[in-house]
Amino acid sequence: MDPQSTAARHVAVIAGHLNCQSPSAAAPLALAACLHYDPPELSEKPPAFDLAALRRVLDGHDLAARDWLFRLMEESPLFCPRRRGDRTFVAPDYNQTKEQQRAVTMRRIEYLLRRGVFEGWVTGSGPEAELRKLAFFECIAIYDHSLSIKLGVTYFLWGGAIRFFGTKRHHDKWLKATEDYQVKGCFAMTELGHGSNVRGIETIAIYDTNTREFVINTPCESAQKYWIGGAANHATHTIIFSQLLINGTSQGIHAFVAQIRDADGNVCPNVRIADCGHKIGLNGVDNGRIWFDNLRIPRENLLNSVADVLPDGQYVSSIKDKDKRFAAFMAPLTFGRVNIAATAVYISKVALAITVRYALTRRAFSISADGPEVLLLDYPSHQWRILPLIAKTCAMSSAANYLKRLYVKRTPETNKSIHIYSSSLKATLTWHNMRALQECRKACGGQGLKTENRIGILNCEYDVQSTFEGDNNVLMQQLDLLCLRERDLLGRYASEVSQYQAQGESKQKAMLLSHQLADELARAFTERTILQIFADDEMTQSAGPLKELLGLLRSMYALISVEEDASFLRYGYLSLESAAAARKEVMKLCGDLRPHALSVVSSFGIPDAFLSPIAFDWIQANSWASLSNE
Ligand SMILES: Cc1cc2nc3c(=O)[nH]c(=O)nc-3n(C[C@H](O)[C@H](O)[C@H](O)COP(=O)(O)OP(=O)(O)OC[C@H]3O[C@@H](n4cnc5c(N)ncnc54)[C@H](O)[C@@H]3O)c2cc1C
Repeated sequence: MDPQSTAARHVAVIAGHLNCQSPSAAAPLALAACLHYDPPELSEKPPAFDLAALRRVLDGHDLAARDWLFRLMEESPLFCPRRRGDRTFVAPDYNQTKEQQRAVTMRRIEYLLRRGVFEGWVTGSGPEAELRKLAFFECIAIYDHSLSIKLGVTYFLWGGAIRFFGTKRHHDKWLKATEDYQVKGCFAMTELGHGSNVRGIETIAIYDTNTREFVINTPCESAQKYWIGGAANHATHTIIFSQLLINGTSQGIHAFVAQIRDADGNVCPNVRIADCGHKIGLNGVDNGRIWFDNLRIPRENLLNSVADVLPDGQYVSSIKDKDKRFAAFMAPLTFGRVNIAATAVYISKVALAITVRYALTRRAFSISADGPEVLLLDYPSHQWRILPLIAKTCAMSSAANYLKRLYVKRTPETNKSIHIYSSSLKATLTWHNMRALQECRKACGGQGLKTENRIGILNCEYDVQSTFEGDNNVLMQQLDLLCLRERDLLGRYASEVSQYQAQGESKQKAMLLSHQLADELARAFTERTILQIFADDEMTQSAGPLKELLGLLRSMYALISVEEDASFLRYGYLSLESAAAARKEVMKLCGDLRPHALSVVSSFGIPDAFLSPIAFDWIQANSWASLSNE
């Protein structure tokens, strides 16, 4: 053994310990070169395909606009630029109290407002404007989830409700003021006692013919509005979802507008507001609870595109069916789901870009006596953990782009498909994101736990995505999904439901009891959909290295979906031998993808400043000299 080698030095130190020698008594260690950092670009093969072309496929739209917004954030001290080594990173300061995080979120909004980022967000229309808005949202979310949610509540939940449920009088009064952030609206749907089950909400609105006003009440504690983004500190107005009682009969849920704070920020009479408190993430958003005590609002504040109450108290609606009326009121949530699905993919990209860069420069253990330590990404187990996540993220990028295009070109005929796709993709892509964040956090070892390395904190910040705008488990139960189901699982599901019915269960109960098959069916549908959309994107490329790479990613996506889904074995779609062969094939594909890993994550469209120190010279970033920057 070379006495200067790392192994020999380790042996000498351990021998010293065994002989109870103090370090000073042991033979002095020979000086050896410390670990040093080489950018992975120097050691990896040059890209085999055009990185910009892959970025165009993955981002799908508005690349220049995205870069413009990234630059705006990088330029401003409000976005907490921090020096680490010779680089600057931007990320929120999560050490701040929730009050400080809320205040700085507001200052960031004001800065972006002054720079014109929100122009057309409420008053604009057309597919191009909507796609650009979604792109901006993704960039903002890459920086900070609180910032994007705070904006989303006002611009899309409140603004969307005014736009879709309101009519001209509401548009004239509130749309422009919302776009200019003069009116800061929130969206009070959820109650303490009813979240997923919106139909069960208990807030009551009664029309008073004498004064031509609605009187809104929180009749019991479970009816308090809960989790309302913006309500605790800043919102001036709210949409109130309430049961509408006409002559003692409920006409179902309707949306009303109420002012909840005056121009000086004081809470209005007949309204009580409390804070939801500190959360595991999203502390830049002031989620609040609201009670209404005989709050009177003018008749005109009923958002009346779907139904109206005439001055004499007569109820009129163009949609006679109560269920259809309810569905119409859920429309603004669709935008939220589209946005959440697309954002989830970008957060996976941030985590994977950091993790791959780290795994291409971090070494651990030698496999030969005096050989160099092995790069993390050269361990087959590490490849198995990370590379399929890259393939899935790329496939899901295509699916998210498809969903966005479907949404911005919506017509009454496509509304049902949009509902199905947005529900299933929101659930699947956010679950994937949580899994990717968790795996990447662990793949970076202890460094993954440092807040400044982003992955761990993103895990907390984005956990809520599986719950709000439709809980994932509940979304995956949409019965509409059954229209587009996989045939075999559908057959099994139908026969299981019939068996329960034959045993005397109601259809509703029988469907609940068959939830496992329903869940498998929904997953099968979503996975096949994603694969199909990704394959379509691949087909648009002409023959060449990029098309080959997309084919590789597609194969890996397909095989890993099979590998991870126990139902393939459970129902005999695959024999044990074929399952083993699929597993082997994924391992082979990992080997094929390994040389392209850096190139793929470099095409994710995330500027370096939005990654983290461990993605670059993590030794220099953690050096003694760098401490002065912290
Ligand atoms: C940070 C944050 C911000 C939010 N912002 C807003 C806002 O601005 N405005 C607003 O109106 N709301 C907001 N919400 C509320 C959010 O939309 C609800 O939390 C969500 O709808 C879930 O409701 P819940 O919390 O009452 O959970 P529940 O509906 O009680 O669900 C609890 C659990 O039961 C399961 N479950 C429920 N129903 C079924 C079923 N039929 N079958 C099987 N399992 C079921 C769910 O999967 C879940 O695991 C926010 C929530 C959070 C956490």
